[in-house]
Amino acid sequence: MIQNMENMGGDILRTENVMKTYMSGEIEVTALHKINIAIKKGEFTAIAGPSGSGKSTLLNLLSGLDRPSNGKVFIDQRPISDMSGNQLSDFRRDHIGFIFQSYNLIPVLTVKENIEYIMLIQGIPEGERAERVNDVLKDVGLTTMGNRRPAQLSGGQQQRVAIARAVVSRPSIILADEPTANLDSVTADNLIDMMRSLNETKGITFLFSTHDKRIMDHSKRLIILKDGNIDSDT
Ligand SMILES: Nc1ncnc2c1ncn2[C@@H]1O[C@H](COP(=O)(O)OP(=O)(O)OP(=O)(O)O)[C@@H](O)[C@H]1O
Repeated sequence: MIQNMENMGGDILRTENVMKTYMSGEIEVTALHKINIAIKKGEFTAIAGPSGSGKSTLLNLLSGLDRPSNGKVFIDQRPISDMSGNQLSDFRRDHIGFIFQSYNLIPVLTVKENIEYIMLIQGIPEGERAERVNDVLKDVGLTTMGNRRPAQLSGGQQQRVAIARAVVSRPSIILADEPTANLDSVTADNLIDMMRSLNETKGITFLFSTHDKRIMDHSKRLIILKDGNIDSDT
């Protein structure tokens, strides 16, 4: 595969012996043992595994929401696990797009405003913001919904807005924690097809955690965790 021919410098995301332990009362629980993974541009990868295998813990470390007990996480060659709080929040805003299980849209903002928000903070000029919002609304099939508020949309539509918001600022990677968990199977299927199409046509890199067999089936690469270790990577 082309991926394997590139050197390590081409990785968008890489972990180096990442470990996470939690204290549960007096007992130390190792949620992740030395995890080493590397993600290249254009991947569409799912992380799956049984309940308690460490998926959420890993996603939280990769997205900088939590810090490893040991080891390092690199995004765009930068060690996010060593960054200070402010550095990390600026870095996350510019390099990572997030999609959450529960959509996390801002309820008082319209669809367009939700999508525009990060670009506003990034100082992108108004004309370019408007153009990008219109383009991405087309990509996610919501051109007629731009002036609605999240509460006026179905769950599937809200998740499309969340996808639009995640991709519009052109981050290096989209991290998605169980993105279809709250959706019925038809809506989930449509959403996965849409993300896969963004991956195919625009080369957008996605990394999911999931229980959803359909996401696993649609992935180009599937990493299975078991008891905090990588059980398989295919
Ligand atoms: N804050 C915490 N304190 C103590 N132990 C924790 C904490 N968070 C997770 N764990 C433990 O770490 C392990 C991995 O949990 P994690 O939530 O990452 O698994 P998961 O694969 O995402 O599970 P699920 O599919 O049920 O969401 C489990 O043994 C869990 O009990």
